[in-house]
Amino acid sequence: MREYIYMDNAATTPVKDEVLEEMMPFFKEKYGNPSSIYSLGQTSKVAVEKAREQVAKSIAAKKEEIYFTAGGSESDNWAIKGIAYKNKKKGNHIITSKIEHHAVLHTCEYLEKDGFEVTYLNVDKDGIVDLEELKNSIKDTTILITIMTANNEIGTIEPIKEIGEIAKSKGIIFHTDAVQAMGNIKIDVNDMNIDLLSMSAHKVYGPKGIGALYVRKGIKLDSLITGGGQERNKRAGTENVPAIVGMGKAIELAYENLEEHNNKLISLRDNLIKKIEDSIDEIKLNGHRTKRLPGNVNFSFKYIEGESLLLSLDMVGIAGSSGSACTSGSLDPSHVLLGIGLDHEIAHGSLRLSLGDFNNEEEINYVVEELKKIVQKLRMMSPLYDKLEGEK
Ligand SMILES: Cc1ncc(COP(=O)(O)O)c(C=O)c1O
Ligand code: FES
Repeated sequence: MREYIYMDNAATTPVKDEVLEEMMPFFKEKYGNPSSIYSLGQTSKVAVEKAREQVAKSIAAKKEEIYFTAGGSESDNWAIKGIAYKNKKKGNHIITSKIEHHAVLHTCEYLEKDGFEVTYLNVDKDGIVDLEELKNSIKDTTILITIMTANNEIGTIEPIKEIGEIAKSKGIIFHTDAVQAMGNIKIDVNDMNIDLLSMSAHKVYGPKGIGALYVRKGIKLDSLITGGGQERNKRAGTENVPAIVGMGKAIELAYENLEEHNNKLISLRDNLIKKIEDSIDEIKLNGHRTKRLPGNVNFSFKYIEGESLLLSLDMVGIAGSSGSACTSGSLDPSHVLLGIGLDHEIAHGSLRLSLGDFNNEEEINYVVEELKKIVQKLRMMSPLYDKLEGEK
């Protein structure tokens, strides 16, 4: 039997061997608590600090500006709630976009119930935030702008440097959710005027349940998790040492090999897009054609249900996604696809194939062949497609 073809790297990635190797000693031999002063504890502390340095270096930050969390969702929650509550006396207005991950959107909705006001910016047909609308939305009460670096569903990369400049010129704090962008595009928090940045290890071949928040020196925010004095009194809880070590290594590896990784993925991605466009009609590429993550391919197939497409692909050994991982279980069409102006029907028939370091050209060819057959079969079963065929 053919090996399983995994094309859902935007949902999560496997842990790389080099990463796992670095993590292993910290489960059984080097198990000390980093807060303990004896040498076993200090060994763990040194490892955590090394990882902090690795993460900081990858985004041109200082080591003291990196705080470890339990993942991207926690980092987003902490950044947004932490800044909102710290600056409550200054203002209550937050600006975000309609296509953010739910970790950002649901956090903003939570704050709305607590007296904050949120503006959800529109995006254009490719998913790019409207900078004029951003400028016009800024008020005296605006305390935070939070816009993702790259979208998890359609892969569109936002004009982060320009947004950072706008925020800086108005003295507003700027947070970006870079969970999908980390390890895929170059990020420089100074050049891009980023004040806070969320990241997660499991999208870059690191372990799940570990992330970090970059907080620019001088930016104050309330703690989300209170308790002990870990992470310089900002994020309580005994550090997940093996995971932190894994995250440091995974991010270091990603940035060491960025060019090679990007060249390979962009070529695979563009080939996959071209082959799908050449072999299947009545489809639409979602997201910007070039300003997109190197591994992201997202298409809508008319007259088809995304869920049926996923199930059929699974039966021939291909893993993809019809939205972000968490939305896949729900019947609502993706807010991102609706945000770029797709109507409900087309939004439902969409498929994300996200490529990673372990995919190759042979897999692309197999996927295109199978997809072609599946789409044809599903359309034959679709009453809407039938009707249109009859009218031709
Ligand atoms: C853009 C974006 N933000 C946040 C998250 C949440 O990250 P985590 O799974 O580490 O909580 C994800 C993961 O799906 C994501 O794609
Ligand atoms: S909670 Fe992640 S997409 Fe909804």
